Amino acid sequence: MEVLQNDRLIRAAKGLPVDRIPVWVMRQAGRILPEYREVRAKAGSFIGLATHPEWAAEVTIQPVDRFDVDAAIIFSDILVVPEAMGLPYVMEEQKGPLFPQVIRSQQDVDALKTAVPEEDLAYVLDAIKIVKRDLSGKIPLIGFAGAPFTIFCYMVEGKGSKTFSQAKKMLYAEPVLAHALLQKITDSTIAYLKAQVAVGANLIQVFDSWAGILSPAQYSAFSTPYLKQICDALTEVPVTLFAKGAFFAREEMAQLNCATIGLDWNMDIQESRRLVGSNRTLQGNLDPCALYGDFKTVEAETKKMIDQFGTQRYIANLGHGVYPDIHPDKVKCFVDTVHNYPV
Ligand SMILES: Cc1c2[nH]c(c1CCC(=O)O)Cc1[nH]c(c(CCC(=O)O)c1C)Cc1[nH]c(c(CCC(=O)O)c1C)Cc1[nH]c(c(C)c1CCC(=O)O)C2
Repeated sequence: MEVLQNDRLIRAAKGLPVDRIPVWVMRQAGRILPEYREVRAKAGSFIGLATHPEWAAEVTIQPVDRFDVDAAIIFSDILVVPEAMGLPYVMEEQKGPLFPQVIRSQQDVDALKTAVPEEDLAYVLDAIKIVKRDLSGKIPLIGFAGAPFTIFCYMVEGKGSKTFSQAKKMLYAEPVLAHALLQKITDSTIAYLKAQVAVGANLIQVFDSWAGILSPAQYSAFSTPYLKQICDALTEVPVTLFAKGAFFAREEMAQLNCATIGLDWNMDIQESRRLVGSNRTLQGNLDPCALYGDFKTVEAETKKMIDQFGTQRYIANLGHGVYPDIHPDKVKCFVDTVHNYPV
């Protein structure tokens, strides 16, 4: 068993007492950091960076050095899984991801393979190995993947969307096909997450970024069963489920084998605690826009948030990824305020 010098994140996830609140920031590695933009320029493109293990490892560790966060998160993207299944993506400057081909029929699903992470995603696993070596047990490393429903959204829609109406159309028009695709994504995701754990990921976060476009009944039918398979398969490390916008599913998610439930800033903290119960850790949930405020505001908003969460069974974070134009010193102020909160 690996011994971590700072294991507060893992302790909080497991419900063990902590002497300081653990904190990390979704999208902490990325465009907010000038040192990231330098490596990104060298790599030429996001995909060039993400597929180059030495560089991916370097940008993973940058926010650890700068912010003193309690965890690193491996620098990659949720869309590497569809690519490993045979559906490649491109990242368009200023616009985001695009899949030149999309999934619309049973033949399309049949043509996909179940990802073999040791082959198809070796570059991520290699980056994890380098990060683990360089962190040398200082803090834990978070591995991640997209939730099957969120990956399904991109594979069917082909690009980002406000409504994902093409993807949702399949849920109504061809539910059997939708389930076939969701199962194939789930099988690939479980293999991928297990491979991340095998090379040293200490905790896994599953991002269901588009959960909020579903009705509660659709969420129970098309997302929860696949999240359940993932939680049941990952027995070695704590799992965090972050389902953006799925306020209606908090109680249902707390029934799964996860350690932590991530909240976005629309979710009331005390109501969430009531719905989730005392046996799960909560993570979140400062509005990313709060970091546009001045330092006093960031500090005040962060303290107000912790006043409601309490200091135990809690991992501080934003309610979604940090916006690229936030000044890094504001992120540092957020992290320091969490660390200075009396426990
Ligand atoms: C939906 C989603 C994606 N990717 C991800 C999600 C789930 C989290 C969420 O809800 O935000 C997850 C993700 N993507 C990235 C990380 C890195 C690790 C970290 O959090 O620090 C993580 C955890 C890097 C990235 N992923 C992307 C970038 C920017 C690309 C660049 O540097 O040019 C980074 C650093 C690109 C990306 N990737 C994706 C989109 C929609 C975009 C374009 C929009 C954007 O630029 O933020 C898909």
